[in-house]
Amino acid sequence: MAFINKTPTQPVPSQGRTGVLIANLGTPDGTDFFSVRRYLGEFLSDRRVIEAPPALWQPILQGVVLTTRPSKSGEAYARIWDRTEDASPLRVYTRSQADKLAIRLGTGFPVAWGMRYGKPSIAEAVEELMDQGCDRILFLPLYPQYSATTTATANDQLFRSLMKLRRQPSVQTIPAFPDHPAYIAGLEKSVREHLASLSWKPQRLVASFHGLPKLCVDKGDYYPADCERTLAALRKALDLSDEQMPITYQSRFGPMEWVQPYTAPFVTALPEQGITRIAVIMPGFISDCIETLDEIGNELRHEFIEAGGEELTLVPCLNDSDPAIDLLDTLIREACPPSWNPETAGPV
Ligand SMILES: C=CC1=C(C)c2cc3[nH]c(cc4nc(cc5[nH]c(cc1n2)c(C)c5CCC(=O)O)C(CCC(=O)O)=C4C)c(C)c3C=C
Ligand SMILES: [Fe+2]
Ligand SMILES: [Fe+2]
Repeated sequence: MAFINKTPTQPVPSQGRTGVLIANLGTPDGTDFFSVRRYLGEFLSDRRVIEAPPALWQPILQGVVLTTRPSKSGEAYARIWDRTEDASPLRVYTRSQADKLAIRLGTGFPVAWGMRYGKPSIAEAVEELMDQGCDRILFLPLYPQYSATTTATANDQLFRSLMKLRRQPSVQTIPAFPDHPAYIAGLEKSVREHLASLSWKPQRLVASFHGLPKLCVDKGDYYPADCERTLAALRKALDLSDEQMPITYQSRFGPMEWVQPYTAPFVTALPEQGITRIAVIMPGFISDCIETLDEIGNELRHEFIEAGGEELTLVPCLNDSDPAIDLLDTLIREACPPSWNPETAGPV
């Protein structure tokens, strides 16, 4: 392998410099067939996401999935696209989180953002930080709950990008934060504010997390345990029972069994039990995205009304709100070794 011999465009200070890299999943560049196909092709070729042997999976992916799914997903992305920014909400919020975090952390910590799939890549974000003289990187995958399919593959991609560099920065990866007090405080505030803005009172606050194939859990992925930790802490903060705030899992993909209970059948069964007004919160996502805005906000709302429901409201994700930036700021400061922190490191 040829190594990348790039040197920073700005010299590294003698005491070193720490950069912050926040990373999210990634999203298509546009809603057209080929943009969505490119994105799904990269995402669904990741062996952390689909573990089936490539010899079996790639013919199915290339032959069926990537000829049919991009049109359907493209229509869904079109329904939620941010037309002012000409970008998907996930990109808009991740970029804004990085911009606001950079202001919050000050000039001592340069901030970059990267996506596991698509653009800007994690490798580009590493390069951006190194060009600002960073020789140390704090890496924060923006997933509240750990999963090998999200957190671990983001870390893999960071290390993959370092594999090619002759001049490697030191890195510190920041773990998932399922019941970190700053996360729970942000969620609690967003629920209280959202419910106060309604002219009606939801009978249930359904928590819907992104799903995961059950096989991953059987093999040791502890994502559902992390989801339970988030929910136990949030129920406690809001003083709600398991019945008032049930847990469900959405976004099932493919024919395999996923972690249960599934959100859609759970929610569409509520009206026949006399529950016709609900709020849905999605604490598995830091930022609103296709899964929250379209799958729940459009598709599930439609199915709930068809089943006899009257009201379904979404509690927004933290997105780029002040509590979101408080959370990221806290996670970074807690994970930063004292000698990496320009505010606490001794004089040179
Ligand atoms: C086997 C397939 C998938 C697994 C496993 C999976 C895990 C997983 N994903 C997220 C977070 C997000 N997923 C998003 C979109 C999305 N997810 C899958 C499939 C799997 N996810 C697909 C095919 C898609 C694309 C959309 C579609 O075609 O339906 C997103 C949103 C991206 C956006 O652009 O808005 C997020 C975020 C988690 C947290 C997770 C495991 C716990
Ligand atoms: Fe997903
Ligand atoms: Fe989905």
